[in-house]
Amino acid sequence: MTSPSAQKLDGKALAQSTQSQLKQRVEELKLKQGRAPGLAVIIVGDDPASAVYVRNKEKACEKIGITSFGQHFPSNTTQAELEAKIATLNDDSRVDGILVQLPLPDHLDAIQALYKIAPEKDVDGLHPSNLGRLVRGEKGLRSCTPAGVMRLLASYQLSIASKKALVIGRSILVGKPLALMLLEANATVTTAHGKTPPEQLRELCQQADILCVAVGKPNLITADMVKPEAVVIDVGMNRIEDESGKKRLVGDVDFPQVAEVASYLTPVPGGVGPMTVTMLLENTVTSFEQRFL
Ligand SMILES: Nc1nc(=O)c2c([nH]1)NC[C@@H]1CN(c3ccc(C(=O)N[C@@H](CCC(=O)O)C(=O)O)cc3)C=[N+]21
Repeated sequence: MTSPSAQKLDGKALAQSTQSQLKQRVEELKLKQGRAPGLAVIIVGDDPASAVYVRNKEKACEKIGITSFGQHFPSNTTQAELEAKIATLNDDSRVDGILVQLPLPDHLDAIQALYKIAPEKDVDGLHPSNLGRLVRGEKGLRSCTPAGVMRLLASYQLSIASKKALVIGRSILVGKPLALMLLEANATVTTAHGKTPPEQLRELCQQADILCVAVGKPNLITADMVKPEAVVIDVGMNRIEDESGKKRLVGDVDFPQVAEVASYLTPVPGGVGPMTVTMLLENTVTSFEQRFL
């Protein structure tokens, strides 16, 4: 008997088709409003991984016609300088979206900085007002990574209602908002995290119809932990060196093993990552439309 093999949830392909639709929306907006939507990404310090993400975001903006206002600050930037920059961008009419790349250097208070972003420009959906709207089920800007996961599930017409969903991770960037979005889609949602005992985690995983992993540990999820035919979403991003010393990007899921058990599985790279960037672009376009149309 040949072993079953999961279908790949192709985030890269969905990102490309979604971005070409966004490109058309941007062109129409330019005609109507006389300018393109604008996105400002603030990055502080020289974390090389962050620099790569920010460059990807800028390239994606360029591709679909969004103007980017990159703001690179040295690692010794003060909280006051950071907040002053945010205030300037809040008042800049060319800027529709503001994103503060996380994590910030240790001496800076990310939560305080996020409070300063005008909620209608908060394309990351991390301002308390947008997070509060999500909790209450109101419309608002939604965090990009969880929104990307939901879009990916929808595009493959995977049903969520009445399914047992497990989210591993409770960050404000991914785990918490993702659990809320799955709840909104009527899944029965459980959240596990760093203080969940390993045996409990294993049991919860084995029961999950939809397993979302956002931890940052390569091979955390092995085949024996996955329910047969489960949908597995790997939000992990780990840069590792393989046996031959080559650097590569892997998620939190043992992909080849789990592919034999799951029904659908996101690859890393090419899964959730490209959808995150796409939702950021979409939020920027939406923010522009909501403020001017
Ligand atoms: N305020 C804030 N908002 C974020 O959304 C945010 C952040 N901070 N800090 C860092 C994380 C990480 N993140 C990624 C986005 C795209 C890829 C991505 O495009 N990944 C590609 C591969 C990239 C590569 O090869 O290096 C892929 O998975 O196929 C990855 C990671 C957004 N983040």
